[in-house]
Amino acid sequence: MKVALFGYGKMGKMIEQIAVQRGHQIIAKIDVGTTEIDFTEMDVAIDFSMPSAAYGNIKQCITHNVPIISGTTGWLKDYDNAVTLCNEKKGAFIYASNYSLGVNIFFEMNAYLAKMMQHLDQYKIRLEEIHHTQKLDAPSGTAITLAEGILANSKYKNWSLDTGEKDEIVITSKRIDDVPGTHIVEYNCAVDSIEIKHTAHNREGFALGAVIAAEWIIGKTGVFTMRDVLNLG
Ligand SMILES: NC(=O)C1=CN([C@@H]2O[C@H](COP(=O)(O)OP(=O)(O)OC[C@H]3O[C@@H](n4cnc5c(N)ncnc54)[C@H](OP(=O)(O)O)[C@@H]3O)[C@@H](O)[C@H]2O)C=CC1
Ligand SMILES: O=C(O)C1=N[C@H](C(=O)O)C[C@H](O)C1
Repeated sequence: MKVALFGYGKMGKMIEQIAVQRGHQIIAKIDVGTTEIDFTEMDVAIDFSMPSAAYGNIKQCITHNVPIISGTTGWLKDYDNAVTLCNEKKGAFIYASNYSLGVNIFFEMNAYLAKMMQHLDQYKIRLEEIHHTQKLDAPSGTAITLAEGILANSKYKNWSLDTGEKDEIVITSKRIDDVPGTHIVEYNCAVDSIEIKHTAHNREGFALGAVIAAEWIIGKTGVFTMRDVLNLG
C-alpha cells in the first residue's frame, strides 16, 4: 500500500521502518513545514504529529477521501467533529490512544478488573503514567483511555490530574528521560494492593499496531477502533 506519514518525528520514522519491512511504500512525509500535499496517490494516511496539528490533518484526509489512522494524542476535544465529518463524507477513520497489541490487551484487563472491583469500596484506585520528557500532553492518551474504561465499569464519576475528589480517579503523570510509555493501575487498601502494569520497552509495538490498522482499514467506510482491528468483540 502507498502510505503518507503526517508527522515525521520519533513515531513517523519508526512507522516508516515497519511499513517498509512489511512491503509498503512511503509516498509522502508531511511535517510542519510542508506546504503542498498531493492526496491523489495515497492509499492511507498515518498521523503521529502534534496535538495542535492532528485535527487539521485528519480533516484534510477525510475531505480528500483518504483513510486516516490517527495516533496523535491531546486533540480529543475535536474527536466528535472528526466522527461527524467522517460519517458525512463516508470516509474511514481510526483513532487509538495506543496502537500496541499489549496495551490493547491491557485495556481489556483494566475494564474486567474495574468490573470486579466495583463493589469493593475499601480499595482506593490510583492511575500512573510515565513518559519521556519531550511529551507535550498530560495525562497521556492511554491513561485517559484507561480512566474511561474504569468509569464505564465502576462508581467513579470522573478523572482528574494529580489531585481529586473522593469519587474521582486521580491520574499522576511523570516525565523521566527517555521512557517510551509505562502505565499502572493500582487498587490499594489497608491489607493489600492489586496492581496491573504495562511497560513499553521501545516504540516498535505502537508503530506495528498503526501499520496493521492501516492495512486493515483500506476498503472500509466508517469510524473504527483498535477493538475492531484486533477483533476483540
Ligand atoms: N497512539 C499511539 O500508539 C502513540 C501515540 N503517540 C503520539 O503521537 C504523537 C507524536 O509522537 P512522536 O513521534 O513521539 O513526537 P515527535 O515530536 O517526535 O514528532 C512529531 C512530529 O510531528 C511534526 N509536526 C508538527 N506539526 C505538524 C503538522 N502540522 N503536520 C505534520 N507534522 C507536524 C513535528 O515536526 P517538528 O519537529 O518540525 O515540529 C515532528 O516531526 C504524540 O501526540 C504522541 O503522544 C506516540 C506514540 C504512540
Ligand atoms: O507520547 C508518547 O510517546 C506516547 N503517547 C501515547 C499516549 O499519550 O498514551 C502512547 C504511548 O504511551 C507513547
